[in-house]
Amino acid sequence: MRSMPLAHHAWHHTNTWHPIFSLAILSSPWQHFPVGLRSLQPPVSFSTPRHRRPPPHSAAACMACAWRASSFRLAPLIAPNKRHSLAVAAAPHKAAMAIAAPPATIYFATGNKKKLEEVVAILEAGHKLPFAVQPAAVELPELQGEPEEIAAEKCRLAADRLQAAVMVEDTCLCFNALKGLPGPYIKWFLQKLGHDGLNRMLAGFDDKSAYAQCTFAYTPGPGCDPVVFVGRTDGRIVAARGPADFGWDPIFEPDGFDQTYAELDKQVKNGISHRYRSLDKLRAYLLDNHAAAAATGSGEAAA
Ligand SMILES: O=P(O)(O)OP(=O)(O)OP(=O)(O)OC[C@H]1O[C@@H](n2cnc3c(O)ncnc32)[C@H](O)[C@@H]1O
Ligand SMILES: [Mg+2]
Repeated sequence: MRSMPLAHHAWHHTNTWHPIFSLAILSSPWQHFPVGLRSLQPPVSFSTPRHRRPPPHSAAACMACAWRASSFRLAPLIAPNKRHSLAVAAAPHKAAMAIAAPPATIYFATGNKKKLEEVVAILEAGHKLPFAVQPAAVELPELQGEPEEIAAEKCRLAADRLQAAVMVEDTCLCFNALKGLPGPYIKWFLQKLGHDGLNRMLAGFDDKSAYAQCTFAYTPGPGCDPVVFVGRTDGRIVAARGPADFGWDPIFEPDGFDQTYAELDKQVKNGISHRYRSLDKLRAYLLDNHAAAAATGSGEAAA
């Protein structure tokens, strides 16, 4: 399994903004698919992850990349093999060129059913989307590194497997007293220590504050650099309360509430959660690009 050592945090020092120029003028079929998640038939499952990266490509040759690059500035983070860059939550730079319509179907790749339930609920509660989101039960490797890079790499792997437009997310639980740890490694800490053990990690600290962070990554297709959106909800770590059917929900009490995530009504959690905040940014990004494509008359999205 390819993993990224913590030393690669240093990539962030290369994080300088620059515009990406692309020559491709895009056009792709577009249909107004029903909104919300539809069940995938049959579910796509990969128990043995492959770690092959797609071959290098140029933005000009990659229609989907050119669509994204045409409306967003990219912040490259140099990956270990120096072939890929990571586009981090982007500011529009208004390139004077046509913009392709976003894909009609985007797969949400995850092995976690509870995440999927929340993503469905969050998307269905929002404005109608001009594209379909379908779940794909893909088992993705647990990688090391910064959350943004982990999410981006998961996204590349999933897009490579599914050969489609893909979104993924990676979730962290970060203890401020421990300078953000366990962070992206919360899955293993939870599995080994349980709720009680996670509480005991903070026994020697007065500061019980923590934050939940969700990082969504989206790519329009295999070989295209993902864009990444981070959402965060502050709170504190408490003794477990409420149903224990989703991860660390029982020990996280969000600021402004006297109930844990697990005790909160699902709708309430989905209106304030780290997942909601991150997914809302991705939704806005996709809708902006759809509107931009329609405005420039590229693809059938403009029809
Ligand atoms: O296939 P993926 O999407 O990676 O699913 P995963 O379960 O492996 O998820 P992560 O790698 O993001 O690991 C995050 C851990 O935190 C848990 N988790 C994620 N979102 C949560 C939430 O909103 N509330 C409580 N626990 C959560 C989840 O069950 C994992 O143990
Ligand atoms: Mg995972």
